[in-house]
Amino acid sequence: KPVTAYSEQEASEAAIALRQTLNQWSEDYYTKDNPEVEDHVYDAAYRDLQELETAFPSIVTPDSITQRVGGAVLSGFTKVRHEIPMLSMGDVFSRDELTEFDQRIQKNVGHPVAYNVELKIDGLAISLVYENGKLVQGSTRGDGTIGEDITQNLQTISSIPQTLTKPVSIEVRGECYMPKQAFANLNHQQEERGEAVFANPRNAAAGSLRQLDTRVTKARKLDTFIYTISTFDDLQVKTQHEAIETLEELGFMTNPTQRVCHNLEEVWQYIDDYQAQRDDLPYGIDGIVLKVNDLKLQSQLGHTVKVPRWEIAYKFPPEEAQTVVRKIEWTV
Ligand SMILES: CC(C)(CNC(=O)c1ccc(Oc2ccccc2)cc1)c1ccc2c(N)nc(N)nc2n1
Repeated sequence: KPVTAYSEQEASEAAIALRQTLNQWSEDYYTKDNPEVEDHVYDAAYRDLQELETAFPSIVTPDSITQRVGGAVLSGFTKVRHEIPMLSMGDVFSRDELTEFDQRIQKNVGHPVAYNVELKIDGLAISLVYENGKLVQGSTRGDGTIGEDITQNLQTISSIPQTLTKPVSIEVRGECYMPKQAFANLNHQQEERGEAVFANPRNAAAGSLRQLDTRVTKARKLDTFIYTISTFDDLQVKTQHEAIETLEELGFMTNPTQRVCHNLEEVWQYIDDYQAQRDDLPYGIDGIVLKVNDLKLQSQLGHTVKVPRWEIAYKFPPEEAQTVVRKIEWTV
């Protein structure tokens, strides 16, 4: 019935009933990921509550779902077009294939090149857009060209700066991941609640970023490593290694293990070092990434539709999930 037909008492009772229903539906939606009701049913009830509270301000309660911090509960994610596509990685599984990659580069460029070698973090690729040093948009990779706007969720991640140390307008990219300890604690909590556990930290990060309620994302203890500046403002950056150092100066969380390698022997050493440390790292990695360090050579080498020609990922054999969880449970 129209809001004007309600007495204040009736409006208050209707609002209390609507809040209980909406809280139940939202609890199901975010913990079980299988919504009890269609979005439009949820949205209609949400609008009814808003109308009642607007018509009768005295019935608003601070815990009402309409009063949530970080705006209303979203009913979906808007799409974002990546002007510069978010490409994927060519990947290899043997050292011989890495040698072939290096030979191909040297043949193409005409001389040996230095690589910036980085850990390949097992998370979700994200893009962050800043205007005059302020975060204006955060999105997922999606299919590389069209991603989802998850700005509000990314703003709950403490390692993502809202304001940079310089008022630059840039787009940066990196990986959002769930640390192994946070993953073990979350699954322990899921089990206690009788909820489904997540298969691995990457799935847990994906599920946490695609939450329609920023409070749930905030509670999930996500973190980031930023590794690419996609649009060059007047930043004087000449190599991939410097780009990551610049990202750190701007206030981003970057991975401290990056290393410039001048030949494959040095690359093998890096691989030996980090294959040995893999289980002890507080985050999941699924390999290492070689990138031609000189940015001019990178643009000279270009990219295919899906991957840059100047980078390759060397994948480790799949980590034995049990050892990781067992190790962490033991240390908890
Ligand atoms: C190298 C790149 C694929 C990012 N680069 C790009 O996405 C990219 C995008 C447009 C490019 O060039 C274009 C410019 C304009 C138009 C079209 C392409 C080049 C690279 C990548 C992907 C995943 C990574 C990961 N998990 N860990 C680390 N450590 N590094 C990673 N690096």
